[in-house]
Amino acid sequence: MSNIYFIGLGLSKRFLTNASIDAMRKSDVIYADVYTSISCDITEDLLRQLSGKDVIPGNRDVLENREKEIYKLLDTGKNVGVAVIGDPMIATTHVSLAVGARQRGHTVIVVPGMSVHCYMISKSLLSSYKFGKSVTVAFPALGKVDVTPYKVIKSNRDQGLHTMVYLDLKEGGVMTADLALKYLVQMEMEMKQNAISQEDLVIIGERLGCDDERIRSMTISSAINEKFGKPPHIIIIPARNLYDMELEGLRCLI
Ligand SMILES: C[S@@+](CC[C@H](N)C(=O)[O-])C[C@H]1O[C@@H](n2cnc3c(N)ncnc32)[C@H](O)[C@@H]1O
Repeated sequence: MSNIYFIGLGLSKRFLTNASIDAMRKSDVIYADVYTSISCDITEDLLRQLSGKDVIPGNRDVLENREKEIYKLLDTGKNVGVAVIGDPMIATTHVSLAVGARQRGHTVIVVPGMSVHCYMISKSLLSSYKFGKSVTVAFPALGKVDVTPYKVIKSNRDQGLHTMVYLDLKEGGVMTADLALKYLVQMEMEMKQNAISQEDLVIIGERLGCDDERIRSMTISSAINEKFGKPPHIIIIPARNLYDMELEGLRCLI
């Protein structure tokens, strides 16, 4: 029986924990998840230096479609680490690998990391109790824009809840906050359910956890015309019934 460690690396070098470094050192082989998130300064080389172990770049194909390769390592007595930017189980797809390993009799150990989800809630000063379902704005597929984010925002807003909006990451393409907001405005034009208005406030986080991070609150119309810094970016679409203290909190953002 071997161990499979799901290791949260946090958003950047300074959020690496002793627990995450220990887990990497206990692994014989480390797969670095290089497709569910990106960091400004955590690289495969850094993971190699910190762990002294083999680090294999794990894309969607390796970690989701070729799980057998990982089970085989576990079955031959190797401990495997899956190192993930942020938290390994928040807004990622690693549960099926954990379940598969457990079903084969291996031990699943999750090492939480500082997630962009918690980081953004904390930095926004909004009430953490008022977050509804999260959603991702995806690049159009075959020219069609997926309106799921619009429906989720509408449903959250109907219940007085905020929405955390992740932005699509694709090989060779990272969605920016201004583009995602343009898609949401386009969805409003199609769906006409008053879930999004150009005058609505949004909170935008850029490069969180990095030296050049910014968290700003502005209207959707100004955000669409804004030039944002390098990705990754994330957006909160707040509820329309903000508490007075939340409104005051937003004024504290730079
Ligand atoms: C699918 S989520 C994965 C979250 C990760 N598992 C975690 O716990 O942090 C990835 C998305 O979160 C956002 N994101 C991740 N890191 C970020 C950062 N440092 N600054 C701003 N947005 C970030 C981007 O929209 C990115 O496409």
